[in-house]
Amino acid sequence: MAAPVCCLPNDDLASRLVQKIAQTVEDEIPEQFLHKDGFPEAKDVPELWTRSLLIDFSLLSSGDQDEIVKFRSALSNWGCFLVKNHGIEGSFLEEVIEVSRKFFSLPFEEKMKYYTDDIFQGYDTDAVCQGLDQQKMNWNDRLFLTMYPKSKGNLKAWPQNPSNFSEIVDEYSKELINLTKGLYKAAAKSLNVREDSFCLEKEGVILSRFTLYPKCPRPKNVLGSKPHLDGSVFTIVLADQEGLEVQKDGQWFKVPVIPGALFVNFGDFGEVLTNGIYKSTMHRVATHSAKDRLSVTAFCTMDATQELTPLTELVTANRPPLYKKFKVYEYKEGVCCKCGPGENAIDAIKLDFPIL
Ligand SMILES: O=C(O)CCC(=O)C(=O)O
Ligand SMILES: [Fe+2]
Repeated sequence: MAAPVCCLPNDDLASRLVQKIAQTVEDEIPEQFLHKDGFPEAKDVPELWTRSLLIDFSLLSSGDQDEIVKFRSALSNWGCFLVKNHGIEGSFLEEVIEVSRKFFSLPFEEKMKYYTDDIFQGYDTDAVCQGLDQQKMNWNDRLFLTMYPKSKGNLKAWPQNPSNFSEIVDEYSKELINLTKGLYKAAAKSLNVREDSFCLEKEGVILSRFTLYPKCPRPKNVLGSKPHLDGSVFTIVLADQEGLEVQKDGQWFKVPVIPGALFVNFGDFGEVLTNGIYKSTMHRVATHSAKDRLSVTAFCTMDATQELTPLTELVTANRPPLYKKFKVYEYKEGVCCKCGPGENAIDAIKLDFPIL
């Protein structure tokens, strides 16, 4: 099979946008989005998220031992949690959602000004890997921006419209930088490794993804986002309604939206750095039949040239390294071009897995 090609030319973008498709289809969803056999249902267990998986950031960052134990347990068993008392005002989170929604409600020609030929920068619908014919597509459109350091991204991808978009997102970036630094420190503390083992200043990058999941008449057969693992140390998600689901031991669970709280999941780079002690969470996004969903996701990741390998303190005679050394850009190539249905980029990094 020829190597799959990601990225289609801009001319094609208008016809691929899910927001556009959603406006024109009634019940007839295009074949490439349809999971004919549906997918396993997710359980709704709200008390799980208000007890063992709700982390109080102010307690965590002040070194509260019980909270550190809870944080460690959430990350080693689930690879995710909800975080409250993170210092970002609930009213400001609503402003972030509102300005992002305003962007997606602009005319298509306006949004298309922010298309770039880099699949991780600017406005687009999800990348399609041509050559992977059986691959189903995600029911969403999105805007990728580099929040930190802003200069590492494509500044032309930043919307001029709505006029206050950059101002609000810059403010949100500052808040996320603080939260990320705090979570990195807490992760180091919880594993008894050097405080700067996970560190934003050391080649750290925060990439953000603003995603609109248009309402969909076939929620039982269409996914906003197929099951996947993130290419991040961890990911911070702000969403305006439910839809996100995580998998544990083969069972899917709904993630509730608790006003003011943010969702955090560990990603593949975090799993590698912790030598598998903290898990990268498999997650997916369901669609709604009655309403669009909006999320703003921050991927706390590393510069493309950064080499990653398990932290030396977490490799012992009893716990040999589970992953090989790799550069972030090699992983990204794996995400785009080697992952067919049921394959994950991290599999190529695992030491007990044949290199693809
Ligand atoms: O929209 C969400 O809740 C999560 C999005 C997501 O998983 C991603 O962008 O990687
Ligand atoms: Fe994700």
